[in-house]
Amino acid sequence: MQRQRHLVCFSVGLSVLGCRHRHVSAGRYCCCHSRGRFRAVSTRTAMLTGLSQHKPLTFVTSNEKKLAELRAILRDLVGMEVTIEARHIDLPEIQGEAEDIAREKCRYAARAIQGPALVEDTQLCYHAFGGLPGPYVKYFLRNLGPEGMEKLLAAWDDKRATAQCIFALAVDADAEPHLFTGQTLGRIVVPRGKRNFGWDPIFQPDGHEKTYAEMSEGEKNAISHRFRAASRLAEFLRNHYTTR
Ligand SMILES: O=c1[nH]c(=O)c2ncn([C@@H]3O[C@H](COP(=O)(O)OP(=O)(O)OP(=O)(O)O)[C@@H](O)[C@H]3O)c2[nH]1
Ligand SMILES: [Mg+2]
Repeated sequence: MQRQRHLVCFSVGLSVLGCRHRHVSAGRYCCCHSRGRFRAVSTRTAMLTGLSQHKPLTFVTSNEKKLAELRAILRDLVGMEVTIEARHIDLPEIQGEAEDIAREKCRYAARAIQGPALVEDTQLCYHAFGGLPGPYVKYFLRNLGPEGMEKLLAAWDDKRATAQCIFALAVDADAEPHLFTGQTLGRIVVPRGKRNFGWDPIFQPDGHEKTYAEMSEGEKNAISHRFRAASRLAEFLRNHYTTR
């Protein structure tokens, strides 16, 4: 653990990752997290645990919807816009356990970027199928569509499913990834709602009358698997990059 003077924005540690405006000096102002409104920045002592301070965090994904949801969730969690650079690199996805897939994606991304990298892998796990399609849901969705994915369960009474999101964060090119997992329990239903994101129309979270696809952005982001995983990620960043 390194103790050093470091310029940070006013937000909770995420700014150490996100703020690229390192030209600002003590007592000056930076607008990067405040949508154009200038906010005070102060110099404080930060405890940093290995993250490359001078490189922004890059979220490597091919999925625009994931990126949009993460941005919205972090904005709500920290109360302001968080700068995350996005890169589309075709990441290899191994076969195996979801955690291993996320870890390996992250190692590959961090090496490709030569710096801090964040990746995400999402699974939809049918309880009746022992967790399948799980990390392979993309291929089921591509070939069957939401209708076909609902029909898969026709012969089963158990319609329960778990939506799971795993963020993997490598704090530098060669660092071992940290994992942050979030789950939302629900059931698979006949498709209802918007058709702009994957299997959202067939996933109805427990305790709700709407599918993800029938919910507003805010409603989904308050209870989703991605929100729960992102909350853990934000907590980690706060704990490790909190200013002292
Ligand atoms: O209805 C949905 N609600 C969600 O909240 C959600 N999150 C992901 N997905 C879909 O599930 C598969 C995951 O595969 P996945 O994790 O490999 O993602 P991806 O390949 O699209 O992007 P990435 O791997 O480049 O980040 C892909 O088909 C995604 O479109 C979702 N569908
Ligand atoms: Mg993928």
